[in-house]
Amino acid sequence: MLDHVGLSVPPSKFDSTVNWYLAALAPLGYDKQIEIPGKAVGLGPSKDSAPFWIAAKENVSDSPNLHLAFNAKDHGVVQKFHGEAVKAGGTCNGKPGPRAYHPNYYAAFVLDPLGIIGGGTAGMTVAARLTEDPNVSVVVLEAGNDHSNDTNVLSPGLYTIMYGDPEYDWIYKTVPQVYANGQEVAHPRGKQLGGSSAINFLFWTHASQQDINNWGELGNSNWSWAELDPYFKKSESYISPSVQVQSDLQTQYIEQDLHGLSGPILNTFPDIYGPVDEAWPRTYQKLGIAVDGDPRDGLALGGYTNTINMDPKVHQRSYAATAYYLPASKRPNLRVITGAFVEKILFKHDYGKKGDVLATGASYSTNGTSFIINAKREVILSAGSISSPQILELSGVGSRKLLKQNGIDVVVENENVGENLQDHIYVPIGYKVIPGISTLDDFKNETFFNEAYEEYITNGTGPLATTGASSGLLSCRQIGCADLKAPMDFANIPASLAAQYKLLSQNFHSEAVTQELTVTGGMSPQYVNDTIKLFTTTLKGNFFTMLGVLEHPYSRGSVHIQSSVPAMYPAIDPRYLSHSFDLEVLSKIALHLQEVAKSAPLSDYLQGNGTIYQEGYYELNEGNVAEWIRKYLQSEYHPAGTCAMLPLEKGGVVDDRFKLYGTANLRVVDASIFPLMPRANLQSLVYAIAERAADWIMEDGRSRK
Ligand SMILES: Cc1cc2nc3c(=O)[nH]c(=O)nc-3n(C[C@H](O)[C@H](O)[C@H](O)COP(=O)(O)OP(=O)(O)OC[C@H]3O[C@@H](n4cnc5c(N)ncnc54)[C@H](O)[C@@H]3O)c2cc1C
Repeated sequence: MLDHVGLSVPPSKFDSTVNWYLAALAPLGYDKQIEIPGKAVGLGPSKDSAPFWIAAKENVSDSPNLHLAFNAKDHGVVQKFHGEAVKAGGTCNGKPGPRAYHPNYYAAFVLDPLGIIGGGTAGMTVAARLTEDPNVSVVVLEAGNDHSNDTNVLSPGLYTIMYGDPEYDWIYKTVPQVYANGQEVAHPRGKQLGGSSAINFLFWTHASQQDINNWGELGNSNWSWAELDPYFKKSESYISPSVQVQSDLQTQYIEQDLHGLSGPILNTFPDIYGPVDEAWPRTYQKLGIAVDGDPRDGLALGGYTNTINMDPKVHQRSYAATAYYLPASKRPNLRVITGAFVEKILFKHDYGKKGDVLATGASYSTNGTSFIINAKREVILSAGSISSPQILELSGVGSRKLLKQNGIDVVVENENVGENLQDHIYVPIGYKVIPGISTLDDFKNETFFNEAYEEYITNGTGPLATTGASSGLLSCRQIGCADLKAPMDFANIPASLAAQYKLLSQNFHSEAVTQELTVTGGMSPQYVNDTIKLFTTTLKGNFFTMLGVLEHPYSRGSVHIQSSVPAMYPAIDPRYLSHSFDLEVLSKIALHLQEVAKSAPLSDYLQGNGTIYQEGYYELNEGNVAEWIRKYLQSEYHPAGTCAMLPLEKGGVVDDRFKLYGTANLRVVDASIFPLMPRANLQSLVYAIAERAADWIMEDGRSRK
């Protein structure tokens, strides 16, 4: 007969393990009976009985995979044990109930967890992949709610309805942008399961080979296009459109072999479209700048119809919540807590071979009540490019000066946290369409909108069952600025930034300088700071807006806390246009948009063959374009780079396996780790890095055993 059993854990895990067992075993009457401080405790029901010991020991596995069974007085106690264990961060691995092991065997099972902060695009991808292994237990803390069954999210045509609504959107704004007319620029970010993948425009486009190879060039081992390529495939299920769609939208450029065919995100072409959508690729063809391959290869450039992440059977957005979370949601080893606003990560200071600190969990609040959750193996921070650096700083990771100013104890000093902010910015230009062309402006008519809504709800068809997919990734030569000279003088620029600029400038003429795309409807560019108003116009009539995005910006900004109060938003300062070359390139892009609008067949659908502007816009020329850009530049809502994956001395926050410098078991996995902005929309790259992170977390977990 056994007198007692003992569990040995690394010193770093000692406190959190003891705390968790104390919470879970309290219903069984267990408490701390004997203690050798920092080394061991004996738990048991009375002073004379401490049958369960936890000891701190160097060089033992931190996930020992033990099955420990405790006797309970009755079924009620089993149920209470299960409830408390789950509340303290354990994951249900079998609800309380009878088991057929022997008569009267009534039991409940729990696993201790690995914690993910932020159930967004990257967070849900990692959580779903990790929990494919039933021995890995994951808790996700997400500030927003689950809207995976909500028409506003699922309808491909409704996304702008969510902007400015706190149920879906964090509704951030930048600080006044001194180089851009002092404007505050609105920044919607998804606040719900699936994060920004729940509110984005559904464009599924790709970084270039060079973009990812650059990440390697900057000093990250094992980072190249070839190494990341399988992970793009892993996240995607490409669904070939009908022959009719292929011909109308000229989608024959697709090389199916390049695409994933069995991944979670469904990806296809819109099958509801109008004549302007059909005209788009033909216009680029006529201009001699149609796409010259499948941009999924990371090389092709030119105008084209891109794919969108939509389930074509039901015309619903396919995103991190529907594609990754829902299929995994029934797993007993995945626990997702929504409405959980994470305030900080908890650390244990005095641990580790290299003096690294250890993340032991996180504190969060729900409806004003605070909770602590313990994470046994790792903490993964996936709160996105704005919140991830904010949470790090609130937790004591960042610049010593800034933390001190805000009264926060320094846990890990790193000046790079929150720096290196990059974003895609664009200029819109609006045109009047010819009578008879239906645009999003028709939704201003309440009857039209209500009918469209009814049709979508009832049949999953109609104008809300689709969205635009016209775009193009174009080089300088293709937009007529082959003579532009990229900066080559990097004197007086910090070496880490100079290394980035060198790569950008070296590749300036072979890479995309712009993404050109469209909104089939009017915009109100004067509302730079108000996304609710930006994507509509109060003007009567129907309009068509062309957007020219700057793909590889040189301007760098930052995201930093302004207070130690977690609910206070950080100062977001992208310093748009602070590098003069950005304005130079954007000017060329804006002028090129006007040339496209005047070209057939697109011009056939625009009044005056693409020369009549929506009121408020006017003909841009070399003389007035810069002023106009400063006034009306918009964000494409692609903030990245604020927890950059780089060597520490080159501006890094995480290493090339996403580990936060100075910590033993905390990774950041989201768009904040991009060291250098890629071309195109970001989501396919976020899914790819998250897929890769999940593989590494599993791999590292196995090697620890
Ligand atoms: C309006 C908009 C349109 C876009 N359009 C496109 C497009 O068409 N195509 C494309 O490819 N890309 C697009 N993007 C970009 C792309 O969607 C994002 O880059 C990507 O989804 C970011 O993923 P992430 O995991 O880094 O962050 P998110 O997906 O934003 O995830 C972060 C998660 O963390 C949660 N969180 C934050 N703080 C806390 C906290 N304190 N506690 C708990 N949880 C927290 C958030 O609620 C969120 O769920 C768009 C983005 C936006 C905002």
